[in-house]
Amino acid sequence: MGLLEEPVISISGLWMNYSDRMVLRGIDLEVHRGQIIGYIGPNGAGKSTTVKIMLGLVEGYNGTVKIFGRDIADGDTAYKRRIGYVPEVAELYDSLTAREYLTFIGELYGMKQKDADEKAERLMGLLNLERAYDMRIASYSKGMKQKVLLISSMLHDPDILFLDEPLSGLDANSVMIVKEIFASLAARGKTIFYSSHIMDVVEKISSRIILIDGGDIVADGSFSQLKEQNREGSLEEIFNQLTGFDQYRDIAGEFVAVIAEGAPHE
Ligand SMILES: Nc1ncnc2c1ncn2[C@@H]1O[C@H](COP(=O)(O)OP(=O)(O)OP(=O)(O)O)[C@@H](O)[C@H]1O
Repeated sequence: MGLLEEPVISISGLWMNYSDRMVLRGIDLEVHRGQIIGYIGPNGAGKSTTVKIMLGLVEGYNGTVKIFGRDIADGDTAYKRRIGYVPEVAELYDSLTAREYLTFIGELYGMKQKDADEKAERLMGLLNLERAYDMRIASYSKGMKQKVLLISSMLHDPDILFLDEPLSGLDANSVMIVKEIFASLAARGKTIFYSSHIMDVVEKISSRIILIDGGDIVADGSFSQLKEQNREGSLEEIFNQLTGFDQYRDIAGEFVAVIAEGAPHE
């Protein structure tokens, strides 16, 4: 879909280092409307760093990042109104109720208070949280908080959604709803760019999977393309193969041996 259109995200020659540690080594990437991108890689590979650069939260990078065709370094932050973000660890304002929090977020995105409130209440109801709307977020379970975050990222109908572990803490029913929401949003031309370590989810919901390792992209394609190229069965196996990891049994064996060493009951 829309490959002839200008990409909504265009990254070229992106390098980033923190003091002496080089995290990204020349990432080149174009993302189009309607794509659901699973951005995966080992812990510390630089996934959050890439996303935070696109959100304008991390500076000091080399290379060019364009969102909706404009270089984000040109100082115009208007693009931020057209994106939504679910961070991995969120600063939710625990002392607020969901009504107060979501209405506040809606207003930050330029919505009228009444519109944000009505929309948020309906979305909360659809995720089975109608009775929690006026409760303090501090009393919410992990999954309930995650739903509030998801709603806060979509309330203003953004064109690009960035999410870090979007299904974290959700029960199986909610996972099915959110997967379907992503598919419907993508069908409406929205772009979803998310990171996750849950490979069977990534395998199922992404139209395109991008694997980074060692600061660079080592695989990029649909799940069936990656499977063809790597002759491996599951995305988990492809991930392990492409990141050169085959020692899980040895490591687990040693780990358990260390636990058993000098245990108090021996
Ligand atoms: N603010 C920072 N200052 C210094 N180093 C940082 C900072 N943020 C990230 N890093 C380092 O950059 C590297 C990439 O981190 P990043 O959070 O982007 O990885 P990730 O791929 O999102 O990892 P995970 O899968 O564990 O969430 C790590 O080595 C991390 O220690």
